Amino acid sequence: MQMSRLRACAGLSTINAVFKHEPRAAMKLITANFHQDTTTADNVVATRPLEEIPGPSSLPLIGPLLHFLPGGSIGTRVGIELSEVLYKTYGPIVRIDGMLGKPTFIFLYDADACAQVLRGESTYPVRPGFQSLEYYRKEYVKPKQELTGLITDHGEPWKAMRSAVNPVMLKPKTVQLYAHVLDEVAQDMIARMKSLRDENNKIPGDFDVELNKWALESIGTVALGGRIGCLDPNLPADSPARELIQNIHEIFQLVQDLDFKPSLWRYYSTKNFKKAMYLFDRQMELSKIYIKRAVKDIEKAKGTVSANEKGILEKLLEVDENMAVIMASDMLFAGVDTAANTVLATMYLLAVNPDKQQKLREEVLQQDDKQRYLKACIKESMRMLPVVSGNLRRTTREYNLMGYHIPNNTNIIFNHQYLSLMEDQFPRPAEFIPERWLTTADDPLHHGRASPFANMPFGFGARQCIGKRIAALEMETFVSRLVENFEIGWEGGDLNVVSNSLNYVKGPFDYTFKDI
Ligand code: HEM
Repeated sequence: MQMSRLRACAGLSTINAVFKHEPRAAMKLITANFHQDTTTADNVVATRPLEEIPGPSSLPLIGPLLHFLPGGSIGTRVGIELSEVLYKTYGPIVRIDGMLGKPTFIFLYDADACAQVLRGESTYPVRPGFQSLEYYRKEYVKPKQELTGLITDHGEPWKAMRSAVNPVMLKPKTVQLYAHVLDEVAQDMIARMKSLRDENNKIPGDFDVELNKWALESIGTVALGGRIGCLDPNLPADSPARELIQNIHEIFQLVQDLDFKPSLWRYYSTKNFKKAMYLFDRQMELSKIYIKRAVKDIEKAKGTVSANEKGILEKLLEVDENMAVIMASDMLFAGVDTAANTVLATMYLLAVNPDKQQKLREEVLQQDDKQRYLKACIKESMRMLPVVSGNLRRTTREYNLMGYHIPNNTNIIFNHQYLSLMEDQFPRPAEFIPERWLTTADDPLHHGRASPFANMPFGFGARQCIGKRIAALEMETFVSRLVENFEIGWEGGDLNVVSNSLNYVKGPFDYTFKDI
């Protein structure tokens, strides 16, 4: 997505007026009437069937495929561009029938309807996705595992693991133990950036890969209990660290193709599928090498560390060693691209809003522990350019949603990036205004005027991101070191964001980093 696209979306508050099928007023009425009846399917009064939800037309066998071919009504659009065309054409609830082995999806653009589904979830919310990893963990690995991890498990096994790791990973005091080492990583990254800079204060080459190294080094200290060495310029070519970095990079590339594009691996073992299985295997083995090393260090330090000083890996190992290894793998899987791309977007928004950058720098230099403006800048960046554009659930019961009957086991997408760019949720949505997260309720910009279901960068409820506190600490630490050391500039056009499973910031990386 280019930034101009973001600006275009922001002007979309009037779009509803041009719905072909349901003008906005009519939709609001329908929404209001049907929201009263939210609890159980027994309450469901006469609703229209799911098949009547507006959406691209379908043909037998191929479903709506023709719309998604180049030149079709949707074409190859993904991410926010796909959200936009669906919303503009069909309105706040859209159905895309299943095709090529993919199930039917319902897209929601109405914050109240998102709230209705998410608030109505059972104690076992289901978030489908990452099927190749799920296949690896559930079918490929022998002997079969009972626990496969938070990303891939559902129902009772997911609940058991989540209940065990919640008190460890979401406890602010435990997360805070990493403040020092994450700051070390941030400072090493600043030194690396200085060494990579050219005479024009630019960092040539794949700056996204550099940010991935920072993110992997950061999450690695938490997941694997120690520094990996990603930022070390003299890392030996045959070191496990180098292989781990390469492995995770390749996994992300492959997962995009296998899980988010039409792929035949579900029918036979394609070349990419075989490669992914090999990479998943290696990631497990490499994680185990690091975890073994950490276990030795923990053994050595036994008796010298109080319960309050025990880190996340140590606490998870006390619960169950297998679980600690799986959780480490999930952290590496979910914690690298997410944090790296959020920081890339934040740097861009600070660069093109130098007054906000200066305000942030003043707060950082004052060493204000509350870091309110810093937190607000990151929140605002995640509102405008979130790395995850929408979230997903498979319903665990029936709903009556906006006048339509949604059966159990239906896949629903909550388009929170699009919702967060709507004028009636966040006024002046295309402007980077961190202050909106800090003002009082009487301010027209106050974030509290938006539905909490419009902007959910870390998801919702029992299944929300388990790494959100760790990610926040990593990003706050690094962004504050960035503005302390550099005046961040931008010499290019709009930021180039490409949607795959995530929103990826792609080159050209026209940042400049002048010493302060
Ligand atoms: C900016 C950084 C990040 C963002 C925006 C982000 C966003 C998300 C979102 C939207 C979900 C889905 C939540 C839901 O279904 O309601 C999620 C799940 C998850 N995230 Fe993150 N994440 C980030 C960083 C991290 C990090 C650093 C870790 C590693 C500790 C992590 C680990 C996970 C895991 C394991 C899940 C699955 C949780 C479950 O299903 O129980 N994430 N994340």
